[in-house]
Amino acid sequence: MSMSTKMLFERRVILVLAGVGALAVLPFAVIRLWQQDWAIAAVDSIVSSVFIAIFAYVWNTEKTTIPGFVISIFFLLTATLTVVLKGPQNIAWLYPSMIGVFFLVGRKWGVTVNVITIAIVMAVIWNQVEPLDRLTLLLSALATNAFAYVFALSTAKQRKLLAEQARRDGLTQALNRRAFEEQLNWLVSVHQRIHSAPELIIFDIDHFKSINDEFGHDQGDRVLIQLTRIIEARLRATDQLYRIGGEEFAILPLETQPYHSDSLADELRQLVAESSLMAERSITISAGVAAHQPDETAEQWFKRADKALYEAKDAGRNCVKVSPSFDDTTQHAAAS
Ligand SMILES: Nc1nc2c(ncn2[C@@H]2O[C@H](COP(=O)(O)OP(=O)(O)OP(=O)(O)O)[C@@H](O)[C@H]2O)c(=O)[nH]1
Repeated sequence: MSMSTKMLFERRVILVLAGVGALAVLPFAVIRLWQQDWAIAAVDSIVSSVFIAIFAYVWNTEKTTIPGFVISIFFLLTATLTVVLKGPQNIAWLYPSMIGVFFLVGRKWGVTVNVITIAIVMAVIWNQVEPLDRLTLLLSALATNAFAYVFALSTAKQRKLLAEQARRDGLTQALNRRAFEEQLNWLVSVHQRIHSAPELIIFDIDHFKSINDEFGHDQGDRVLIQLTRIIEARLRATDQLYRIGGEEFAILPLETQPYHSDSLADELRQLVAESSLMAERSITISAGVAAHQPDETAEQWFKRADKALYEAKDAGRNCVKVSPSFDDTTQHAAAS
């Protein structure tokens, strides 16, 4: 799978901060050298070199954890050293540094390293400022930290919500085709490492077009929503239901007994046939089942399940068909 959204976000933040950091600090390094202010010039030169090195590292490797910590420590160390070397009036640099840290290392580490830094900086300036100024500086630094924490928390929640919404179908709230393909590919990739072959059920509402034609699209929508509800209520939490097309659904049962998906599919078929999804007519589903074969691609596996579904339609609908290789595997397992 490609990089997660969080990783991409952190990578971008690090690249922007490292790039901007290098561009912002480099001129100061040159000015300080020109002014022969050797201590600050040395700090600025080291900081800008580290920013350039981090930018190149993240650009080339896509790794973010260590660079995130390194930039954070540099931000805080630079802000602290500036206070030590140039006096308490330079504490202003601590505030943007603390906010940057939240983006780089996450809110839990962010709040921890920031509080430690505030303690160090306060110890440094303790005897250099008036008691009232001490209190002002301490409270403003802590408030900045608290606001940054709350902001980071709400941003993380929103990112999680958006990522979840991108995996859901708007009408039924079942997981969507994108989530299905991700899970299908993941199961194919882990097949060698798990005990039994992953299994796939695909099912489709029979003569759904005629429901739309006779009773209207809204009624068709209601059937899709209610069907999703009754199937999800029957499934275990680990057996996810996906809406993969208009009236086509899939289930990837996990932690089920091996070669058990055909009976699960038949149970669901019966459940739908016996439920009163519509008062005016009975609703039925047809299903195809396939167990993944070693060395088979996700597409080949899906096609076999889809072929079994079409066999169920050809056989008169309201029934379940299993892919022949599913039976072979079942027999093989029973024989061994
Ligand atoms: N109401 C509603 N209808 C949909 C939605 N998505 C697809 N459809 C309809 O689902 C119908 C699918 O029709 P077909 O593919 O011919 O399948 P069918 O009528 O169920 O026939 P069989 O599958 O062969 O039993 C089409 O009329 C689509 O317009 C949706 O979100 N809401």
